[in-house]
Amino acid sequence: MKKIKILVINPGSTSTKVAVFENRVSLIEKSINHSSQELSKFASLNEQYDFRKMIILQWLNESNIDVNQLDYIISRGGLIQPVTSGIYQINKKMIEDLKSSTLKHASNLGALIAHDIALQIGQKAYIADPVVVDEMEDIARISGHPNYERKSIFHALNHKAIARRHAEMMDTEYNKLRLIVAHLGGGISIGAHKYGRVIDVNQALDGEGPFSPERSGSLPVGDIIRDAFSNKYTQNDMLSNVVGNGGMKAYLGTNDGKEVANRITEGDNHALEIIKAMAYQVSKLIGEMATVLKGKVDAILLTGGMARDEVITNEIIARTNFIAPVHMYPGEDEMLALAENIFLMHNGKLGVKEYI
Ligand SMILES: Nc1ncnc2c1ncn2[C@@H]1O[C@H](COP(=O)(O)OP(=O)(O)O)[C@@H](O)[C@H]1O
Ligand SMILES: CCCC(=O)OP(=O)(O)O
Repeated sequence: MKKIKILVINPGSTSTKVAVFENRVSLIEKSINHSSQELSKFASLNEQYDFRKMIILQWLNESNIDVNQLDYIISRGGLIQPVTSGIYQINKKMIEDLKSSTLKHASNLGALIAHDIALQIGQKAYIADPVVVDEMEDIARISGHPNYERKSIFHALNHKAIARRHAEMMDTEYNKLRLIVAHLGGGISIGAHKYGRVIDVNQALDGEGPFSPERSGSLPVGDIIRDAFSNKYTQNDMLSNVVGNGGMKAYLGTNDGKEVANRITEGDNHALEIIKAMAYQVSKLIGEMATVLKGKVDAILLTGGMARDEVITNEIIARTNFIAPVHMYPGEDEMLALAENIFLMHNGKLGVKEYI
């Protein structure tokens, strides 16, 4: 049977990851990091569109991959309406929703770029397990005021991929496990997975949770409201303190975890204090999710780029391993998970869902 060639696109807040797969095998991959300084040149997310598309096309060109030989294009999906887990063909409605989304995240650009390249070569484009996969229980949606519902916005693709990988390692199935998955990337999300469903998770974009390399996470809400009406700040100033220029970036001037790790090795005590505070906040939310699972937790899984950093992971392990064994899955399985979605669909083992 002819092998299929798949272009996989994954724009994140601190990187653009690209890969070309032949069936389930990665032929070539690249992760292009974006410093906060580089991204600050763009006044809005939409302005990053040409830049992110160009680096993908340039990389394909440098890698001698002819776009016309691609059979499928798939991207990590962005902030569309809440959906169930699965693979979706990119359609007109999805494009419209992405273009008009009030919430902004780099993953919104992925589907737009994938759609564009697919149109150019006469193929179809897809997304799978976008950041709005919603499996929350009703009780978890209640925030504290009826005007504000808690929302499921998180690294759904990697949460599910790592949880499935862990189940395979343990010689069992994802839908038989009770897991807490903590993705430590540009954003940080911590979810309670109960028998294959993420029944609670922090809104990891601009909602709540631990601070991250570029996000503030939960902030004292009264102080925020007073600042917002003080005439000292624009709406964009306030929003950028929450996403883009919050968290580690605000405290240490960088969104780059590797740079901070080097500073700590060189004896920077302030950097150490901030990183320990981030690990402390992650641990607290893991504790919260343990109560969501009523204390019956099979394992805690740490994943994402920052899970490569032992200062962070050791701190989290020390604070949470009384709950359940902590397993490390540094980096992400997103590229493979996306390619696998296409492979299974191509072979008729996975149905495509329609976005409506
Ligand atoms: N070895 C490492 N040590 C510390 N931080 C790291 C390491 N590798 C990656 N990171 C950090 O992880 C974060 C990015 O994680 P990632 O999961 O790739 O997120 P995103 O998809 O948001 O770009 C960045 O802050 C990056 O600097
Ligand atoms: C919007 C939730 C997903 C997220 O934060 O992804 P990154 O860490 O890649 O920015």
